[in-house]
Amino acid sequence: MSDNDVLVAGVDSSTQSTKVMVCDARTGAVVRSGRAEHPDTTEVEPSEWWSALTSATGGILDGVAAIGVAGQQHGMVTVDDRGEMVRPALLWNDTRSATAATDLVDELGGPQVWAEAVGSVPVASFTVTKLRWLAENEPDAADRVAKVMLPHDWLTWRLTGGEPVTDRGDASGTGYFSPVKNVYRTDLLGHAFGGRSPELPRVLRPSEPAGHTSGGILVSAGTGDNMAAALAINAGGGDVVVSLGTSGTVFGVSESPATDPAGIVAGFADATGRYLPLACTLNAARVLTATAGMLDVGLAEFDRLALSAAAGADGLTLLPYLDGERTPNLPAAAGSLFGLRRANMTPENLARAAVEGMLCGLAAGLDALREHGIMVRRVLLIGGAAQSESVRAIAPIVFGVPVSVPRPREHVAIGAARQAAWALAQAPEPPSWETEIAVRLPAPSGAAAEIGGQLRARHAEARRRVYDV
Ligand SMILES: Nc1ncnc2c1ncn2[C@@H]1O[C@H](COP(=O)(O)OP(=O)(O)O)[C@@H](O)[C@H]1O
Ligand SMILES: O=C(CO)[C@@H](O)[C@H](O)COP(=O)(O)O
Repeated sequence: MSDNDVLVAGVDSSTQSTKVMVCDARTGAVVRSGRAEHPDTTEVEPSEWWSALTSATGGILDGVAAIGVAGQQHGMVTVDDRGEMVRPALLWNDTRSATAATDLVDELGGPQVWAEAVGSVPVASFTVTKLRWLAENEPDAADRVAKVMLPHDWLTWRLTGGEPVTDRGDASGTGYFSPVKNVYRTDLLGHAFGGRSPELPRVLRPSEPAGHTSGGILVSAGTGDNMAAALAINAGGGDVVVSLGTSGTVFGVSESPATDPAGIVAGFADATGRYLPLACTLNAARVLTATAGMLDVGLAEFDRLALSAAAGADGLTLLPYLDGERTPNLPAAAGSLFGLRRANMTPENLARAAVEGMLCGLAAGLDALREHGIMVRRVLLIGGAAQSESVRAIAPIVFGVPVSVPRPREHVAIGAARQAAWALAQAPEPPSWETEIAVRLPAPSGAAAEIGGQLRARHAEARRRVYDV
């Protein structure tokens, strides 16, 4: 790197941790990085995210000209008229607002009306349902809410000290923003929040700066974590991204909006002015870590076990709804294991069933994206569990298409950095950063392709038997 090179930083404030990548603004090459953990709860004081951001950026922002924040989507951050927190934030994976979601969908015309109004049929993850829960369960707190923000909005606000702002991508996950008309649906928000009308962040254009830090670093609009990952990877036609973090997400970039009254595909906006149809499960990497914990092995040994079992885990099928589920919408569900026999009840088969079960849920999302016009030529695998050897080996079998794993691994933070570089350059398009592919796995053929189809069918049959969906 020469003295003339400009540096930009990207922050990924996701469910489990904050990661920061400092990149060369011209090439995207990572020059420094930082990380700090978050509490393992679904209700979090936003000051914890600020501490993590401060700690993860500590000592690595020297020479940085611009910074962007990407955050876990949907979380409800409530601020009073003095700028203080009204209550801890409720995260996307907090399911207490499931009944509020059902009520809202019923009261305001049903799933089709919601999908057309805001791109998605709200489930417990969406901010609008959390506000409804707050209005019904903590009305005094609801009365004190002056501003509602998303996690990335709040962190951006703290960085600039200016007016609250957001972007179209993250706003599209609130349930009170139309990604087609690019306006807030304050009528839906007002209905959900008992007639209250809190201030909402101004929606910036994709490359519009949010302001500056007190140290003079330009701050970009920021976005949701999945939108930032899409920006980092530059997913093109035929590319579908599968992210395996706390959530499992499957998404593609599209020029046209998705409207899915079945509620499987959320019709989000992306961070560039286009759309990001996406299906999200509540149970991804933690299915593997919880299974490894139960087997009392580390992740490397877990991979070895899963890979030493035959495809299909000798008949074991895991529905991995360990924290409830969002797609399908089963917030009160628990996990179920089918097909146990004395002969197949081995750690190897259990590890394999965990990987297959997690991936089969996402394969159903992939099929739903296809039904909404997304072409699937290859899957780009990202997120913490994309590092797993067993996931890499089993993903092509379950998805039935080639799978690539891009490098380096923190795509959300890199996407936020790319947005920061774009805001700094004020160019019509984001800077062209290359995505290097670390691993390319071919589509399965012959018997492996057949097994993939059988696995998906077995998973769907188990789901229908228990939950009738
Ligand atoms: N090799 C691996 N195998 C399985 N899971 C892994 C592996 N490496 C990391 N993980 C898991 O990935 C998760 C973190 O992924 P990440 O995408 O950072 O999550 P989030 O964005 O939700 O905070 C953790 O649960 C971690 O245990
Ligand atoms: O709710 C969604 C997408 O709609 C989740 O994808 C969150 O955005 C959290 O992401 P991770 O922390 O699991 O990466």
